[in-house]
Amino acid sequence: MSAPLDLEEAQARLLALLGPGNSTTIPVNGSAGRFLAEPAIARRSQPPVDLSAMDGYATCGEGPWRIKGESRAGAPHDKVLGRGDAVRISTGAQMPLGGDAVLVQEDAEVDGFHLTSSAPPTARFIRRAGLDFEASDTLLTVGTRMGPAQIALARAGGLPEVVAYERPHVAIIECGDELCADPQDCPAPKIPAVNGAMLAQMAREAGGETTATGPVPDDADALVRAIEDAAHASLIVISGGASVGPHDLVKPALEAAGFSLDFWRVAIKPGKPLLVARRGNSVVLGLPGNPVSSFVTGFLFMAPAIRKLAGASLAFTRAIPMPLATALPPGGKRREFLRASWTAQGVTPATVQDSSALRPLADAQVLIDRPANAVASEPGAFVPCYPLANGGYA
Ligand SMILES: Nc1nc2c(c(=O)[nH]1)N[C@H]1C(S)=C(S)[C@@H](COP(=O)(O)OP(=O)(O)OC[C@H]3O[C@@H](n4cnc5c(N)ncnc54)[C@H](O)[C@@H]3O)O[C@H]1N2
Ligand code: MOO
Repeated sequence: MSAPLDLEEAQARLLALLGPGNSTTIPVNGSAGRFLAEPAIARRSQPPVDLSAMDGYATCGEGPWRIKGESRAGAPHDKVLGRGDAVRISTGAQMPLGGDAVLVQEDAEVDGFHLTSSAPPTARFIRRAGLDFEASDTLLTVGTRMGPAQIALARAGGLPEVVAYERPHVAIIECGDELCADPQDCPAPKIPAVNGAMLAQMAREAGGETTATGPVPDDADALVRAIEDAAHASLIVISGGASVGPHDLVKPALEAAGFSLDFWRVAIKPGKPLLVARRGNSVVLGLPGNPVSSFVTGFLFMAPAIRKLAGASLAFTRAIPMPLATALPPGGKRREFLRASWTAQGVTPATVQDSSALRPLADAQVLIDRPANAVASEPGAFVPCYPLANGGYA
């Protein structure tokens, strides 16, 4: 049996088998979660003209000033200001020609058409044309994931559509005789199937479209049929049956279906018995069945694979150094991903780190990346963490 691979080598070997698919033009408003296949180029400048950043008065020269009219957002003042002239102006309204500063309303003293000020007007409150971007600037590069801010930027750039990669199709298969499809019809010792639904949600969040099959019984023929039915997918993810037991049938089923094993086993905890196999363009990622092992390997392998298939320029999320709120004992032989909570005091690993335990996983806001053979760490020591959720409210 060959030694388990290091995490980075295993991740690189999986991603080397995958690349993005076709691209299409889609409405920018419906582009969230898609990755750009062409850069988004501005068709206009923003702002298109000099604007006021505050409510108050556009002024020319030093005061006192005579108020000559108004410039409202969308309805500019149409005359040129001379020295000693001012116009009432709103936030986002066009600066009148000749206006060289803005007096904020709070500092203005108005008596009929006569304007004086308790503090001088300033040009800092003028938003210059092109402050955000100029026409023909590249606003978003290839591989950018579209989200709320990117949608806003593309629209501001005058783009009703963007060119994005198609979502990859991810087929998820879960297997095990002990699993029930219906969690409310599941007499002991059976258990509700959870990994299919969990991985499908993770796959969609990473940018994929999913189909889910199972639970498939521990039967090699049934597993081969499920694999064949999924063969059109950009990625086939199988959860369970990846280990060494007599009913762990994923490897034999893949061999029977003509797949060749790229690698099996990675030196991480949880998640060791992970495998990757291929047949032509079909790629299978086999994840260990313990639910937390499936989640962690889904995070470390499946999600980056889907992001690469979906056209992301960055497939991997970056770890963030965060301080420990409590001490950590020395680590074990495998690099470990600890479920932990994140508060203002720092990160605290859950007491129960069993790879079947879903409660500490559901409570976790980060995964602590603990190197193999780590020495004990004191509170306050910084450890690399992968955020799973916002420690403030989610
Ligand atoms: N002799 C050895 N035994 C095991 C080893 C080993 O190296 N030598 N590795 C252990 C490790 S580590 C893991 S992880 C598990 C992974 O095993 P499998 O991928 O074969 O997973 P299963 O045996 O099918 O299931 C493990 C566990 O998880 C439950 N499970 C599976 N699928 C689901 C699902 N879709 N929803 C909910 N729960 C699921 C299953 O009932 C088992 O309890 O192997 C160790 N053994
Ligand atoms: O590697 Mo297993 O995933 O420890 O539980």
